Amino acid sequence: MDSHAANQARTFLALFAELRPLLRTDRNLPARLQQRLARERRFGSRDRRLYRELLYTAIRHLPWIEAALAISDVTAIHATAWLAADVPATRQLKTALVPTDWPELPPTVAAKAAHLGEIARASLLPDWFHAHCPAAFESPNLDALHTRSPLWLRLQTDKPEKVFTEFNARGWTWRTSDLIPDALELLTESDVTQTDAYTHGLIEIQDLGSQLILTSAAPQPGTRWLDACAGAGGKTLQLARLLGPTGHVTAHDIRPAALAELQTRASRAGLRNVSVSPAPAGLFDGVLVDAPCTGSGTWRRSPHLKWCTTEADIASAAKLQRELLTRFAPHVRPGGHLLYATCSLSRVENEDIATAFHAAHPHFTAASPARTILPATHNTDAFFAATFRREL
Ligand SMILES: C[S@@+](CC[C@H](N)C(=O)[O-])C[C@H]1O[C@@H](n2cnc3c(N)ncnc32)[C@H](O)[C@@H]1O
Repeated sequence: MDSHAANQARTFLALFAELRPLLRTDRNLPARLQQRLARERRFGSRDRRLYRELLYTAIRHLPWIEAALAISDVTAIHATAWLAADVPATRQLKTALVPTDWPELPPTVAAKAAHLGEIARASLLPDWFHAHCPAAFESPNLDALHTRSPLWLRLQTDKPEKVFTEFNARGWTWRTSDLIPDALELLTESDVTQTDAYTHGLIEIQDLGSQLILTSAAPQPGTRWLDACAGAGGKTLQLARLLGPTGHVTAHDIRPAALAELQTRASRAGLRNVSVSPAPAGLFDGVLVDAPCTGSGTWRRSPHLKWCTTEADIASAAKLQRELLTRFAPHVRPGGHLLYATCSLSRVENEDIATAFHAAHPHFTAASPARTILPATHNTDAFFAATFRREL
């Protein structure tokens, strides 16, 4: 092992040991990890990317890496380096640390487990979650949940050539989606927030799955929508583009700081058809309830949530989801649409909520079959959407 790679392996093990007590308890781990890496003055941006990648790999495969550590540090390093995605930040370290007689990293969890043998016996998802989403435990969804997330952007301009020209000039590779013309996947690892395109509001970071949710309800140009759980506005901005200058989005959330960020993003994008409201009133053509949820659909991007989430969390999220639908459904005008969405894989937060809502509100009927986007369907985060129409 070369001495540089040996140092990097030691640093990774020290960081992992430091974070290990928090991995099953701290839902804010990504922010903590980022602060921890930022604090380390000797790290350049490449080092930070490397350790972030290694730590996320270890968290994603936590029971395997813990079993490897119980054997030896070297076993844990070999397994982590092998399981890490082959990206510029990890390439050198993988070459230096993965034993030369190990195979290329296979795409399936089953093949990875077969190679790693006794350290890879445990499930990479919490066993109790099986009843919530059996499909997540099977290939190809299990495989998709255990790879690195792609980076999807949403083009927020009628002149996307400006964005393409900047990305090409930077030597970045990208592709647009066959499903949504405005969705662009950036294939080069890079910080898009430093681009002119981002600064001028021509792009936003938004997973393709999230972008597909709104298309389920096909919001019509010129209509008025309420985004009842708008957060910092990921979907609000997309909705505002879909509704066009003659339409309008009223954004609401219980977090004023998120709404302030939403306003900044809306003005960066030059969107004038968005307003925020602490207490929305009246009737709308459409109401989006993008509900707070346990986020199991984002487990590939935020793997610590696999270990922090409990069945009790799912039950309390479901209670809030039922309350929010009951509270915001009266804002749908007769003939209008209610779109319920989560980024959860759990049927308790998805189908069960939609079924209970319909049973309690018979004047709302399913406008289209509920849509589940599993991680392997389009290689995205997972989402659920159910669209109801209020009877006239
Ligand atoms: C899934 S996030 C929304 C994400 C956002 N729509 C987007 O696309 O970026 C759920 C949001 O619901 C908000 N929320 C939680 N309880 C709420 C309540 N009682 N009323 C309104 N919003 C609430 C949270 O603050 C959070 O921003």
